[in-house]
Order: sequence, then C-alpha cells, then structure tokens
Amino acid sequence: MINLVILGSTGSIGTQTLEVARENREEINILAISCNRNIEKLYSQIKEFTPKYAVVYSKTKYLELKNTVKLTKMSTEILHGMEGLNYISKISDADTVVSSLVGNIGLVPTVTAIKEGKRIALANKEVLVTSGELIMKLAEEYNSEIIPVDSEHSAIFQCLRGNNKKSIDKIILTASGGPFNKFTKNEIIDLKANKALKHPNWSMGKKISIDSATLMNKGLEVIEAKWLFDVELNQIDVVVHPESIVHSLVQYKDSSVIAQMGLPDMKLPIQYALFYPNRMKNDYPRLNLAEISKLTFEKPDLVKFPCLNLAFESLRIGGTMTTVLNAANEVLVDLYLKDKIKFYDIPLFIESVLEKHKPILNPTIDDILGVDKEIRKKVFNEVLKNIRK
Ligand SMILES: NC(=O)C1=CN([C@@H]2O[C@H](COP(=O)(O)OP(=O)(O)OC[C@H]3O[C@@H](n4cnc5c(N)ncnc54)[C@H](OP(=O)(O)O)[C@@H]3O)[C@@H](O)[C@H]2O)C=CC1
Ligand SMILES: CC(=O)[C@@H](O)[C@H](O)COP(=O)(O)O
Ligand SMILES: [Mn+2]
Repeated sequence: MINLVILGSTGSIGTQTLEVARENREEINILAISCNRNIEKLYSQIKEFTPKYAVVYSKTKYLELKNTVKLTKMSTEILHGMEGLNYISKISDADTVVSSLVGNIGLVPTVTAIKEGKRIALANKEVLVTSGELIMKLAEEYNSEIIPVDSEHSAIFQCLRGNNKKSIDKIILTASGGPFNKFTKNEIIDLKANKALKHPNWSMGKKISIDSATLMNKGLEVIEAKWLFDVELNQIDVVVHPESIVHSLVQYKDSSVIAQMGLPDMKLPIQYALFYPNRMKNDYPRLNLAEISKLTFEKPDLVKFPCLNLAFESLRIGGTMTTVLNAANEVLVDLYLKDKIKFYDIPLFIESVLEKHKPILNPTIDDILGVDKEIRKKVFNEVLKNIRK
C-alpha cells in the first residue's frame, strides 16, 4: 500500500492523481490533500477519500471548510496555510508526496518532503526552475527519490533506464508548439487568454496552458531537464512535434535514439511515478500508429516565441537568473489571464527584468525566496506604471 500526500489535489494534476488512486484503490491510500481556495472540490475529495488531513491555503476558505467539516462530524483534520502544507509534507506514515502545486509557492513544502526522505512525484516544475541545483543536492543528501511527472521528463526518465548516463549525447524535448503554432506573429499580437488557453492536445491548469502558448513551458522544461538529468545546456534540444505522441527522446553517443511514446494523457506519467519501478496494468486507450499514420517534427520559431530563448539565456547565466525568469513569468501570466497586458508583453517585461538583475551565484533557499518576492513586486509595479501611461 502506498500512502500518498497530494499538494494541490484540486488542480489538473491533483485530480488526475486522485483518478489514478481511484483506479488502484487496493494499492493507494490518500493520507492528505490540499487546495488554495477551491474548498468545494476539496470537500468532495474529503468525502470520497477520507484523508487524515486536508490543508486549505487561504485563511478565509480554511475557516469556512473547518466549520462545514465540524458540522458534518467528519474525521479529517483541517489545517491551514504554509504551516499546513509543511505539516502534511512530513507526515511519518507518508511514502510519496505528489508535488503538484503551481508556481514557486510549492518550493518550501517540496523541500520539506525531500528532507524527510519521501519519494517525490514531481509535477511542479517551477521549483526546479528556481532551485534545481539545491533540490537535486538535497534529494541526494536525504535519500529522497525524485520521479518526474511532467510528460517529457517522465519520457526521458524512461528512455534513460538501463543506459549509462555517461553515454548520453543529447536530450531532445518535444514541444507541441501550443495553440498558436500555425499563426503568424501579427496574428498572435492581440489574441486574448481565452484563445491561448485552448491547448491542442492537453487539458491543463491555466498557468501552464498560457506557458505552452508562449513556449515558456518548453523553456521551463529545458531548465527542469538540466537539473533532473544533470546534463550540460548544449546537450538539450527542443523539437516541435504538434501531435504530442513522442513525449521526448534521448540520443546516445552511438547515434541511437530512444523515444517514449503514448497518447497524450497525464494519468500515464502520474501512474508511472507513483508505482515506479512497476508498471500497472490499466485499460487506457492504446496507441495505434497505423491509425495516426503521420508524425511530424519541425524547428521551434524563436522569433515568434522569444520566451524559449529567454529561458536558455537565463540558464546559461545561472544563479538567481532563472528565479527572476520564473517570478516575472508567474506575475505576467496572471496579468495576461486578467486581460491587463498583451501576449507579447510577457517576453518584453521578462527580458527587461532579466537585463537589470545582478544574479546571486550559488543562492540559498532564502536568497531564492528573497529574489522571488522582490521581482514579483518590481514586475507588478512596472506593468502598473505602463498601464497608467
Ligand atoms: N496540468 C498538467 O497537465 C501538467 C502540469 N504540470 C505542472 O504541474 C503543476 C500543477 O499544474 P496544474 O495541475 O495544471 O495546475 P492547477 O492550476 O490546475 O492546480 C494547481 C493546484 O495548486 C493549488 N494552488 C494554487 N495556488 C496555490 C497557493 N498559492 N497556495 C496553495 N495552493 C495553491 C490549487 O488550488 P485551488 O484549486 O484551490 O486553486 C490547485 O490545487 C505546475 O507546475 C505545472 O507546470 C506539468 C505537466 C503537465
Ligand atoms: C503534459 C505536459 O507535460 C505539458 O507540459 C505539455 O508538454 C505542454 O505542452 P507543450 O509541449 O505545448 O508545452
Ligand atoms: Mn510537459
């Protein structure tokens, strides 16, 4: 039996993790779950899975849910805020912590779980973008296994099994190209978030959907791959593959290429991470290559999608540069979703804030949290100033 804690159980990854748990009731026990404000969904998850703990990040929503749970005499203990997230990340009975919060807010509870030596099923890529080097060192020190959930990284993880890491030539990340792949730059300029949210192949949370449309998602994934697989920046390539069937590839020094394929369904990498090294039988639809008949690949357009280059460049400089990239992107995506800025304002503001930042090399977690806070404020004020002009 796997005792599971899910950070962010009400999100896209969180709910799909619970679907996998539902499909494997004999094998998975849900110990703790969490949300930010969506207490309606959390309450229905509490009723179905009767976890020992449930955390609500928002104070007002916490008080509301606590009251409901008290009235219905449920046994689940309701906790609150970062304190609550840290508490469930180190429950002694827990085997695996699914890190599926969105954004750098997940950093501290993920570090807490690592320091307890838990297995981490890691979806929350932003924590590796801001703190990858530290996270990987801590994982080694505390004997915590990090199993990637992000589809490309799960693919690479699988392609690396049974091969010597020293024989890697290149890691090749596939990108769908997002909803605007076939558009010209001019056609994209005025497109609103409702269009950007329509990913061609995956149904995901809002933040990552916008990141896919700007190709920042692939930039974040390049950084994520660098730390997870300990390769050099020039060993990571990106290729656009609009069908999202080949989830990523590893090219070896003998020129052989190993790819992992499957229909686009996040339950697959989630299930793989939870049960690794075992593969559970399921009845998910099977890939039929003859039916698909054609798989296509193309070069990413870095002029149309400047975010990918910004990510490569911030990783090349290193230190807190990737924290700046991530913090600025989180704020700007939120403002784009609220219709306060235009699509290309995202790379423009990120570039301007990166240019001004003097990176701290070998930052501590406190340095990273400090830079994260400072950059969020700066970007927000900068955008506000521009809106008022
Ligand atoms: N969705 C996908 O298919 C994939 C996602 N990922 C990565 O996985 C992570 C999660 O993505 P996704 O599931 O799409 O995101 P969602 O937005 O769907 O879910 C985010 C979860 O985090 C909670 N949350 C958000 N903000 C806070 C906060 N400030 N404090 C506490 N909890 C918070 C949300 O609670 P509430 O519901 O109350 O808002 C929700 O439970 C991201 O890093 C993403 O890049 C990677 C690959 C694929
Ligand atoms: C499902 C998943 O892993 C996402 O990160 C996905 O890869 C997004 O698609 P893009 O390739 O469009 O960024
Ligand atoms: Mn991905």
